[in-house]
Amino acid sequence: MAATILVADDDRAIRVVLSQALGQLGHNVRAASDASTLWQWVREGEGDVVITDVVMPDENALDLIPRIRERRPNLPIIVMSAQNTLVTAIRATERGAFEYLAKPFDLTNLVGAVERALAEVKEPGHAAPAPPEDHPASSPDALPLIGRSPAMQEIYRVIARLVNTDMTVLIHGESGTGKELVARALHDFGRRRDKPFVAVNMAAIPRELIESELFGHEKGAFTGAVNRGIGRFEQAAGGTLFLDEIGDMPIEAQTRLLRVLQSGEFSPVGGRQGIRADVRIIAATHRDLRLMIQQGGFREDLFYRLNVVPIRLPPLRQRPEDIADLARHFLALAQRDGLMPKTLDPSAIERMKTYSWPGNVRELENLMRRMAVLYSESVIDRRIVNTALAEQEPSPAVRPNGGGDETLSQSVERHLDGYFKAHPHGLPASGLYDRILREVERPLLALSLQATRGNQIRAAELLGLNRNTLRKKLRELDLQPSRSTK
Ligand SMILES: Nc1ncnc2c1ncn2[C@@H]1O[C@H](COP(=O)(O)OP(=O)(O)OP(=O)(O)O)[C@@H](O)[C@H]1O
Repeated sequence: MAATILVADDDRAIRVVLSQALGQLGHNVRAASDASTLWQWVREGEGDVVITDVVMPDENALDLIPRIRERRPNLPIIVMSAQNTLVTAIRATERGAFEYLAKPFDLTNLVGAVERALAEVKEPGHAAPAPPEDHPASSPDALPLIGRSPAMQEIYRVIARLVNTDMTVLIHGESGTGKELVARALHDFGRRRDKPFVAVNMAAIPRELIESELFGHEKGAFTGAVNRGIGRFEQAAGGTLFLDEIGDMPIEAQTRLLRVLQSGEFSPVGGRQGIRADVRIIAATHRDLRLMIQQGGFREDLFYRLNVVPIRLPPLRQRPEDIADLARHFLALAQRDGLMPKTLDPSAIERMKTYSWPGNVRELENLMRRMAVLYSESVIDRRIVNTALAEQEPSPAVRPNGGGDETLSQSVERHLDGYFKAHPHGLPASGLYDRILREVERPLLALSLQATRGNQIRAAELLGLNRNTLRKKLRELDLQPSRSTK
C-alpha cells in the first residue's frame, strides 16, 4: 500500500536519504525542515506516518508529540534522535512515540519501523504507551547511564519500552558493567518509582540465611530469632526487588523463590500465613545461567520465570566508543566532590580504548578517581594513564588468574599457595596459624570500623563480637579506631 510519510528533520542529508529510500518503496514522502511545517501538515490531515527528528530550529519534537497524539491519535510517530541518551528514549516513548531510533540509524531498521507503523494504522491497537503520561521524576538533568554506543542505545530503547510495565527483567553482564545501575533506572523511571528499590546480593548472604533475608521470619523461627524479622520482599512492597547475583542463590532458596513467583504469595520462615508479594522483580547475574541449568546448579523453571525480558550489558572492551564519555563523566563527578578539574588529552583516550578493562566501568571509574586524586597535572595524557594503570591495585576481577568469580576462600588459598611456594626448599617459620589468621583479622576489623564510621559498638555488633573482645583485638593489632567526623 502506498502511503504518505511526513518527514521532519533540519538535516537536509537525512531528508534526502529518507525520501529516496521510502520513495523507492512506492511511498509518497513530504519532507520539512522544521516542526511548524510538520504541525501544519498534521493539522491538515495529511500523512499516514510521521518520522521526526527531536531537536529542530523552532521546536523540540518531544513537545510536539503530545499535540499530534491529541489531534490525530492514530497517526504513528517515529522519533529519531542524535541525542542518544536514556532520557530522550524514555521521553519519546512516554509521550507516545511509536518507535524511537537513535542516529545514526540503520536504514533497514527505519524501513522496518515504517512498515510496522503502517500495519498498525490498518489494524489499530498498537503499543504506543497510552495515555502519554509525563513523569515528573523522569526528568533528572543528570543522566543515569552514560554511553552512546549502539549497544547502549539498544539498552535505552529496551528500558524505555519497559517503563510503563511491571515485567520481570533479567540483566546479564560481567562484573562492573552497570547491571545495578540499569535496574535502578528501570525503577526510577517506572511506575513504582515512589516506592522502595531494595537490592539484595545473593552472593553476599550466607546460604542458610537467604530465606529469612528474603521472606522474613517469625519470632522463635530459629535460634536467635528473638523478634519477628521483616524480609526484603516486605521491605520492597509496592516497589522493586533487585536480586543481584541470582546465579549464586542456593538451589533450595531457588525452589522457594519460584513458588513465590508462581503463587504471588510468600510466608516468613516459621510462619504460616501467605503474604501477597507486591514487588517487581529485576534479577542480575554475571554467570551463564543456561550452563548452570545444564550442570544442575540453576532451576530451569525459575530461569524462564525471570528471563521474561533479557538485557545483556556488553563488557566495556566491546564498546570503546563509550570510554571517553564515561571518563569525562567520572572526572566531572570528582570535580563536583571538590577535586581539581582535569581534562583528557586525545592520547589518553586512545590508550584507554586499547586497554581491556577486566573490571569494566567500575574499573574505569576507579582509575579516573585515582587520577583526579593523585596526579597534579591538569591534562591527563597517555603517559599518566599508563602509569596509573600500572600501579593499579589488582582487584579480584582484574587479576589475570583471578577472574571475577573468585571467592574469598579461593583468593586466600591462592595467596597461601604463593606463600608456600616462596619457600621452595623448606617450610615457612612456625606459628603459621596465628600469623595467617591475623592477616585476615586485620583487614576485617579495619573495614568493619570503616563501615561503621569508627563506631566500636556498631562494629562489634556487625562482627558478632563482644565489645571488650573487639577493643582488645584492636589494641593487639595496633589498629587505631579513629572516629570520622561525618
Ligand atoms: N553506563 C554507565 N554510566 C555511568 N556509570 C556507570 C555506567 N555503568 C556502570 N557505571 C558505574 O560503574 C560502577 C559499577 O556499576 P554497577 O554496580 O551497576 O555494576 P554491576 O554490573 O552491578 O557490578 P557487579 O556485578 O560487580 O555488582 C558504578 O559505580 C556505576 O555507577
